[in-house]
Amino acid sequence: MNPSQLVDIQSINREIILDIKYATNNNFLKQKVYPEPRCVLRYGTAKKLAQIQENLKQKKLGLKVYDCYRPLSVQRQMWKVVPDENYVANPTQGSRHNRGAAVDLTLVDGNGQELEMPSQFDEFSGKSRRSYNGGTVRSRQNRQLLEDAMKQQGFTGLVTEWWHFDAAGWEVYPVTDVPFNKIAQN
Ligand SMILES: C[C@@H](N)C(=O)N[C@H](C)C(=O)O
Ligand SMILES: [Zn+2]
Repeated sequence: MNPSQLVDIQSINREIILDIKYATNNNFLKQKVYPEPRCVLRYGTAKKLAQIQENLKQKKLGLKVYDCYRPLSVQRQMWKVVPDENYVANPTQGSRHNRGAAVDLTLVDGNGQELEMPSQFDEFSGKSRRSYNGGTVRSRQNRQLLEDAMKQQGFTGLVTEWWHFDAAGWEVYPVTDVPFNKIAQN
């Protein structure tokens, strides 16, 4: 398959847990901005994520994704609510999520329970910084574990958000505004 094809992660790996916050009202926009809870990524990015899930399984851990591909029109909605490039990419340049090459995620244990992290997802505060030295030792260890697992497959984290990772080569994929219902599920 062409690495730039947009694919549903469930067609690649069914064990990655989905908790797509923007398909619910429980997010910083306080409204559902995705029609359905799907994790769509470029095929090249999806394959790397599936490999990370496989690697983590050996440690009785796994991935839970909060967000993957995000249409540019949703990025514009986000920017209206939080016009702060520390936390939301400016839609004039587009987010790496708009390219299908970024993912927001956390770690889960063997029962699918989230591991403790230094902040909540989309908590736009200093606690979300990758360098935040507060919180419990365990939460910082878990954050490091996630970063190490992602780095092994070439993902790079954002300094302001422990949950956000960009795939290597994200810049080759175009900023995209295709709605989810135009992307095949399998
Ligand atoms: C909104 C947040 N989850 C996020 O993904 N922020 C980065 C900076 C983005 O918009 O690309
Ligand atoms: Zn993100």
